[in-house]
Amino acid sequence: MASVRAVFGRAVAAHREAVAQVRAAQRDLERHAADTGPVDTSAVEQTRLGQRLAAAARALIPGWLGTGWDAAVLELPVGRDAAATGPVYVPVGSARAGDATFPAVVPLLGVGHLTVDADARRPEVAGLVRGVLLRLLAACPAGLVRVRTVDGGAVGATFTAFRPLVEAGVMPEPATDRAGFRAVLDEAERHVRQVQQAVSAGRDESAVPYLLVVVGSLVPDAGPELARLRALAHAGPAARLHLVVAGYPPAKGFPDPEEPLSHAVAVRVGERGCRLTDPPGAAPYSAGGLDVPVALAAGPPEKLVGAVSGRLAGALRAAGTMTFADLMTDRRWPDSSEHGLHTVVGRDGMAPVELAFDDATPHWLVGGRTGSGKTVFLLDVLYGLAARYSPDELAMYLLDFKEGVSFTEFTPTGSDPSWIPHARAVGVESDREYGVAVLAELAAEMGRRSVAMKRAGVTKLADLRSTVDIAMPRILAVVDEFHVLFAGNDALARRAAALLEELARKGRSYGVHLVLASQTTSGVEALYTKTESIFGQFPLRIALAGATGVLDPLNTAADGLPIGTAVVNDAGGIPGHNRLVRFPDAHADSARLAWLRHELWQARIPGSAPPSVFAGYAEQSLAGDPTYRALRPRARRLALVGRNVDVPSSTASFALDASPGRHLGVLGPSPVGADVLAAAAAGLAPQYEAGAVEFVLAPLVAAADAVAERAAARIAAAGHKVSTVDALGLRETLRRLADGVREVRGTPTPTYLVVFGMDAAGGLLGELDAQSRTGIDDLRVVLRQGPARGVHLLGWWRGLGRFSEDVGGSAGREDVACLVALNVPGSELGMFLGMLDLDWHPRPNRALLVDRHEDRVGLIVPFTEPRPEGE
Ligand SMILES: Nc1ncnc2c1ncn2[C@@H]1O[C@H](COP(=O)(O)OP(=O)(O)OP(=O)(O)O)[C@@H](O)[C@H]1O
Repeated sequence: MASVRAVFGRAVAAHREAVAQVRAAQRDLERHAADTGPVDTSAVEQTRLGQRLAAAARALIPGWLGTGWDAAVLELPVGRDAAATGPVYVPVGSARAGDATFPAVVPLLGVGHLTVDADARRPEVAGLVRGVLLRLLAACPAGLVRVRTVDGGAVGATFTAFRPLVEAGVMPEPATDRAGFRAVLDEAERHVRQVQQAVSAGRDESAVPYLLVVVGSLVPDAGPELARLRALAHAGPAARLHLVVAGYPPAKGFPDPEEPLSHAVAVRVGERGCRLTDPPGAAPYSAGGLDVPVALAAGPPEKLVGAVSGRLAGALRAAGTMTFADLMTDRRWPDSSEHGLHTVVGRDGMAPVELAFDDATPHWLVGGRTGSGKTVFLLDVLYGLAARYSPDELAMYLLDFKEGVSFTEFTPTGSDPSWIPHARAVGVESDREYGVAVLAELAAEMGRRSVAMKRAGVTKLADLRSTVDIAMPRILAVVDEFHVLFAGNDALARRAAALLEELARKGRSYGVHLVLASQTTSGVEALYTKTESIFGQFPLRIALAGATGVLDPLNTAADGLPIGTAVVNDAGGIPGHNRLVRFPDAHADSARLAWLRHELWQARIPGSAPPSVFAGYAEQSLAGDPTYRALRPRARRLALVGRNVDVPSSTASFALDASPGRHLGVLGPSPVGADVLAAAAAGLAPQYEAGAVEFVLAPLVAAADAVAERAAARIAAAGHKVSTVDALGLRETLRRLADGVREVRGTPTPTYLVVFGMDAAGGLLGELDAQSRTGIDDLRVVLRQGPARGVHLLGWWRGLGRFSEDVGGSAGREDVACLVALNVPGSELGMFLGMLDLDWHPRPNRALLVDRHEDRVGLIVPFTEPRPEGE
C-alpha cells in the first residue's frame, strides 16, 4: 500500500501541474482575446493530463473501491482490495480536464474523514454515502471495519438497503435520535481510548479494527454532541476511527456551524458541481482544494446494495464461525498486566472483541440462564488470559457454587496430572464458608499490597510495578453462582457481602478483579439489595441467553439471544451501549484445550505448587491427609479430625496439651462420629516414639466395632500398646486412670482412652462402686486432671444431652474443650455452649469444630474412612 501512496502523491503532483497548465492556458486566452483561432495545444495537453490523472486515481481505488455499479460488480471478490494498515481511498465523483474525465478520490481509512455539507435527504448525497460505505465494506477483509450509522434526518432510511448486515449482527440499527447518537459517540470515544492505550502499552494497533462512523444526516438538537464529534475527528485517524458525515457543517441552529472537522476532506455541494477541500497530510490537491468542480458519483442502486449486503452477511456469518483457536495468541505469555488484563472473548460481526480488566472496567457481572453457555464463556475468558499472561502476571481464584465441574479442568485429576499454573485456589461445588474464606484471603492480600504501596508512596498497582521491581500479579477472582453466598440472610451472608464490597471498591487500585456470574435474576438482585453501593463498580455487564437483571430493565438487547452469543455492555447495562458478541464453544475443541493446558503446565516455574482445591462433594480421609503423612514423634501432639473449609484445605486439629479439658468430644448420632474418633486416635500414634503411649479403645456401639478394630491395628503397627475393652472394662479403666492422675497409685503412662458411644455406658457409669465413687466421678477427675499427666479422653457421644450430663452441664463445658459437632441441631449446641449466635446447620460430610479454649469455631470436612466392601 505504500506504493499506492506514492502513486497518489504522483497523481496529485500531476494534477497540480495540470492546474498550473490550465491557468497558464487561461492567461494566454485572456492575453490573446482578439485572437479567435482555436487553442488546440492546451486542450490536448489538458486531456492528456486528465488521462494521466485518471490512470493514477484508478490505481488508488482497485476492485470494489472504484468499481461502477452495474451487475458485473457482483462478480468481484470481496475483502481483497484494502489492507489493515491503510491508506484506503474512495472516489466521491468525477472531474474533467480537457476531454478526459478522472475520478476525484479522497483518502479515508488510515488517513482521515469525509464531510459533505448537504445531508442524505438529497438523493445524490445519499448515493454518495451509500456508495462509500458499500465500497469499504466490500473492499476490506472481513472484520477490518466496524460500522456505526447515524441518520437523524431520515429515520435511518439512508441505510435501509444494508438491512442484511444489521440482521447478521455485523452492524447495529442506525441511530436516529440524540440518545442513539450519543451512544455512537460514546463508543467511538471508547474505541479511541482503547487504541491509545494499546499504543502506549506498545501493542500493535493495526490488530484493532477500524471504527467507521457514517452519518447520513445529523440528529436534531445535536448541538453539544458536535463538539464531541469534532474532538473525535481530531483524535480519530491516529486511533483507527474514521468519520463520513453528511450534513456537516450543519446549516443553522448549531453552535460553531462553520468549524470544519479536522483531518477531513470537505465536499461543498454547489449548483454547478461540488468543491473539495484538500485532504489531510502532506499531499494537498493544490493550494486551496481541488481546483475543478466535481460531479458527485451516482450511488449504487438500492437493489444492488441489498444484494451485496446479503452476500457480505452470508460470507461474514460463515467466516465468523469462531473456534477456540481464534481466542489464542501466536506466542505464549506475550503480555504484561501492569496496566490491566486484556483478552479476546469473541467477535462482533467479524471484528475480534477484546475486553479488559482495567481502570475503566475493573470488574464484570455475567448473567445467563442455566445452559446459556455461561461456563463456556468463562472458560473462554480464563484460557484466553492464561495464554496471554504468565503466572507472574496473573493469579486466578475460581469459585463455583453449583453442582457441576466448571473449573475442575484447572486442577490435576486422576486421569490428567496437569493444571493451569495461574490457578491458586479452585472451589468446585463450594460451601459458602469456603467462598468467604477465599474472599477474606483476597481482602488480606489487598491489605498486604496496600502496605507495599504506602511504602513506595504510590496508590495504584501500575505505579508500584513501574517504580519497584516487585512480582505482584493481578488477581482475577471468578465467582460462579455468587448469589449462593447470600443465601441464608445470616452472619455469613453479611460477611460475604461486606467482603465483596471491599474487594469491588478497592480491587481496582490493588489489581484485584472480580467476575461475578449468576443464572438467576434473584442472584443479581441479591447483589443489589445486599450491597447496592457496589453495583456501580461493575460497569461491564455481559448478558447471555435468558439473562435477567444484568442489563438495565429498559435494555432488552439480550431478549431471545441464541446460545453462543452475549450482549456486552460497558456502561452498567444502559441501552445504547450494547455490543453483540459471538463466542466460541471451548469444549468443542477439547483436544486444543488439553494441549494448551499441558503447554502452560509444562511452562510453569519448576516446583510451583498445584492450586489448592476444595471439592465440596469430596470426602476426606486421614490416610490422604498431608499433615498425617508427614507426622513424626513430637512434643506438641495434635488430634487430627478433618480438613478445614479454608483456602489451603488445612488439616483440622486440636492440640492435646497438658491444660485441663484438652479432650475431644465428638457429638451427634451420625456414624461418622466413629470415623472421626478413629482418625483422631490413629493420627496420634505416629506422634509418639514406639511404645511411649498406651491406647484403650472402648467400642460400645455395634456401628463402631469394625472402625475401632482397624484403628487398633494402625496404632499397634506404630508400636504402641493397645487394648480393647467393653463397658465394664471402661469403668475399670476410668477408675485406674483417675487413681493414676490423683497419684493414688503412681503416675500413669500417657494414655488415650477412646470411647465409641460413651452414652451407651451411661447407666453403668452412674452406679456407685465400693469406694462410693461413680464412673462419672472418675471421668470428671480424668477430664480435669488427666491432661497434666498425659491422659486424654477421645469420646463420641451420640446425643448432646448425655454429653452435657456426663461433663456436668454448663459448669463442666470447659472440661471437654475440643468438640466436633455432627448432626446436632445448631440451636441446641449454641444453647449448651452459651453461644447464642452460633451458626450451624448440620449437613452431610460437614462438621463444626469448636475449641472452647482457643475461641475457635469453624466448618470442617470430617475424616471418614472408606468402608471396605460389604461393611
Ligand atoms: N459458543 C457456543 N457455541 C455453541 N454451543 C455452545 C456455546 N457455548 C455453550 N454451548 C453449549 O451450550 C451448552 C451449555 O453450556 P454451559 O455448560 O456453558 O452452560 P451454563 O450456562 O454454564 O449452564 P449451567 O449453568 O447449567 O452449567 C453446552 O452443551 C455447550 O456446549
